[in-house]
Amino acid sequence: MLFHVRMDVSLPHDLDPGRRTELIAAEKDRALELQKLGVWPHLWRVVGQYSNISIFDVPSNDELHACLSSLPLWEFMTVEVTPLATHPSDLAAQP
Ligand SMILES: O=C(O)CC1=CCC(=O)O1
Repeated sequence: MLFHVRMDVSLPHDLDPGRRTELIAAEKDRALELQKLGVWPHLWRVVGQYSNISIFDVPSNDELHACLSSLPLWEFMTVEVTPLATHPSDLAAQP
């Protein structure tokens, strides 16, 4: 199942700079791990915002939730999920 996911990150202004650096490094490690597993095939920065647009490819809603909530920045994110279905006019979906 494919999901379009938007993550808006909001780190507290008074967050310890060392903790901030650790969190961002841990987030990158986890993101790379999920990409290598094939469940996070697209990750794009939203220009001018501390946000990303991602595509996740996972077997279920529960699996998506497990991926998202495993992210170190999870508690600092607002996440919007849109489940995707095949469009009948998609060239790739033509018989
Ligand atoms: O910077 C972001 O958009 C949050 C994030 C998701 C994966 C990652 O490495 O950073």
